[in-house]
Amino acid sequence: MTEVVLCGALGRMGKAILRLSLEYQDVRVVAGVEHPDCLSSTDLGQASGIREFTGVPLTSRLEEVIGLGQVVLDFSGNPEAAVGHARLAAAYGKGVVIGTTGLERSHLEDLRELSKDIPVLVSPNMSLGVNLLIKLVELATKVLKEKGFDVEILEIHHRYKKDAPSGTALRLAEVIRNELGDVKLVSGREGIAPRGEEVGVMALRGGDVVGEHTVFFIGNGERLELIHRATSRDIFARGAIEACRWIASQKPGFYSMMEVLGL
Ligand SMILES: NC(=O)C1=CN([C@@H]2O[C@H](COP(=O)(O)OP(=O)(O)OC[C@H]3O[C@@H](n4cnc5c(N)ncnc54)[C@H](OP(=O)(O)O)[C@@H]3O)[C@@H](O)[C@H]2O)C=CC1
Ligand SMILES: O=C(O)C1=N[C@H](C(=O)O)C[C@H](O)C1
Repeated sequence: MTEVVLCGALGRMGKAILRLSLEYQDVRVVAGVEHPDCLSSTDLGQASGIREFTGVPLTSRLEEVIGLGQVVLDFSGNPEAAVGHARLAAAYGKGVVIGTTGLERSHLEDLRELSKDIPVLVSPNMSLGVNLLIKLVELATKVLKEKGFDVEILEIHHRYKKDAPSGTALRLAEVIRNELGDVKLVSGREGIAPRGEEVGVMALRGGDVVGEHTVFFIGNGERLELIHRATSRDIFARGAIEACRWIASQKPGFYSMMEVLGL
């Protein structure tokens, strides 16, 4: 049994993970951690409205419950908090899975340092489809760069998303730049803005869009578009639960969803 302490337990992703975890025989959420402003109760069942979690503790202090689990799963949506949770996990010798996006270079450096002592998995998108998209984009960029195709990324998310561009769009851009060399990332154009050696990454926000990513390869006389459309958060939640099960048996190291999915 993999026992998970879930940070951001009452958020959109947190609740999807709680609900779906009930389908797994070998993974269990044993405690929730939330921002103090969201703590209406110290009972996860009562606070989430999912009665199966009645009696499971909910707190704003990870240190009070970290001893209950083997893995800390973070969907707090707060990069500083996510790194803090990983630091505490390292102090207690627990594995960590981070789904929170908006991580900057310094956060990733801190997480890599911690991964010398504990297994750390960081992934901006835990769905099978997006991880396959990343592979396909890598291949398409390799082939089409020789033919002078331009590459652009468009992502669309719900009105409440805090970070832009999305973590997934930035990961796609990283894969493209690994192939193209150190070209600029451009996240908006206005006025006189001729295209240079660059990859455009554009973010649209509105309504309840779960998450869409399109990578355009634009040549002369033809255009290839690779699109992933998420229509349910369950795909991310299942990926996160499977990542927790996987990380529980890993040695210290820095991992991504690619290893979990065998891609
Ligand atoms: N890797 C993946 O596959 C996916 C990643 N994401 C990412 O996951 C993150 C969460 O998304 P989503 O669930 O939509 O966001 P939500 O805002 O709905 O949920 C985040 C929850 O965490 C709480 N929180 C904030 N700070 C802390 C803290 N220090 N400790 C514990 N809990 C805290 C928030 O409280 P409050 O509202 O009071 O701040 C909120 O309840 C985002 O970064 C998003 O981009 C989303 C989907 C898939
Ligand atoms: O905030 C979201 O909702 C999502 N965030 C992730 C990201 O930033 O890439 C993944 C997914 O697209 C949903």
